[in-house]
Amino acid sequence: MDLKLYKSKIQSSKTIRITGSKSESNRLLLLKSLYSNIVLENLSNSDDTSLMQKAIASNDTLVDIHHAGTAMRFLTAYYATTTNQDVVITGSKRMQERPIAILVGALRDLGADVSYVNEDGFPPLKITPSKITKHKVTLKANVSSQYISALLLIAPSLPNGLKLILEGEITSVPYIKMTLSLLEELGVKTNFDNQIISIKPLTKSINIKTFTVESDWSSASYFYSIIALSDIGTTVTLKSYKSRSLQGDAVLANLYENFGVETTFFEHSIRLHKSTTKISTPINFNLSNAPDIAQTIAVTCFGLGVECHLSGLHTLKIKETDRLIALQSEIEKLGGEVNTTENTLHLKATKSVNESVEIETYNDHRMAMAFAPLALKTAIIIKDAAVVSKSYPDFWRDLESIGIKLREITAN
Ligand SMILES: O=C(O)C1=C[C@@H](OP(=O)(O)O)[C@@H](O)[C@H](O)C1
Ligand SMILES: C=C(OP(=O)(O)O)C(=O)O
Repeated sequence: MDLKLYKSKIQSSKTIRITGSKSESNRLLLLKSLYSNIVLENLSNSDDTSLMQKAIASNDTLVDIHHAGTAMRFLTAYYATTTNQDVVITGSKRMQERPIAILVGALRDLGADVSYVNEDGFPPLKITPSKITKHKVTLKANVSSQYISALLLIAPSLPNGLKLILEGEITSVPYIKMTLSLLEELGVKTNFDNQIISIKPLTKSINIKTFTVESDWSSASYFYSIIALSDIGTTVTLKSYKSRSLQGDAVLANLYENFGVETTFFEHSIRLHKSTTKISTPINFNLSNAPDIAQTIAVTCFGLGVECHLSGLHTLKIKETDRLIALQSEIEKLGGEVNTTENTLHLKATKSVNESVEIETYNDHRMAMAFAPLALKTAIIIKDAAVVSKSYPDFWRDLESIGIKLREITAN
């Protein structure tokens, strides 16, 4: 399904309830399976969370997690400690190109039996029942924090807990801290000091505990972009958010001040308000702690016609697609000028946006959602728009509800 978005204006003062964070949801689903006394509220309705839920509930020996990176990494560690039969875990064609050797190496070092079904270093993986006997392992921390979170999630269920020695610059740190905070809330003793994380085993069973998942901040980013591209005075309210978030992407509230978007926190919601058109350029952000909002920010800058330099983007090359290449080719179709390296993106200031350009989304939900706000500037076509269901199935409905006009285009 392709969607044409027409040039639109936002109807001010609308409220949107965004689904729960997929990162929090997928961690909590794994923990709930290990410690049953957990009650979950406001779980994400994303494909990635449904896939996680389905995998954990089933006894199947072949598990397909499609495009869900967190499910791939977290379930690999989970099966390595819990399965009593051989399990093969696989994913989409792209998932089979996303590296997993660092996690597999760490699990093997700890005593797990994990092997590659096809190509070394990549899914699918076969996990054979075994006992994890060791409690100390060294792994590289500069490729994906998901490997670290995967190990941390199983750590309290290991007889002696776990000590992780992290090598290299640690990437996507807030996601590691999110995992540690959720463990702490369960009563697990954790310590993260410099390059070492220690987790004590959780011996006693836990008392019943309710977790209310905060709504997804990465999903909120598209509304930040919409307000940034809107007229002064435009507002939108998003639920259910809190000022003390576990999600690193909550940094949006600070970053978008640079684009004239003011955030007001209420008890369970945030109000975004376009307060000024003054922007101090060029924009220069290091996003190694918030990689999932890089596409949103690049497109906001393009729509505003401001120069930007984004760094810390090395993980973008191994996500749902190579996001640096995808951003460059789609922004250039729209008339922008982009230069990329292995970990940076530089966008020149551009005055206008080409009309009715077809945006390829490359099986990447964030490509579709990041480019949609350009409908405030000009008509735009989003190819394979259903791709958004990976993290935010209701995205198009919510966009329409605030005044973006859109129509499905059928192939000739
Ligand atoms: O742990 C998580 O929930 C995530 C960690 C990040 O991945 P990397 O650590 O691979 O950057 C992020 O991009 C992903 O969307 C979700
Ligand atoms: C990178 C992402 O997800 P994952 O790595 O979990 O597939 C994302 O949601 O932007």
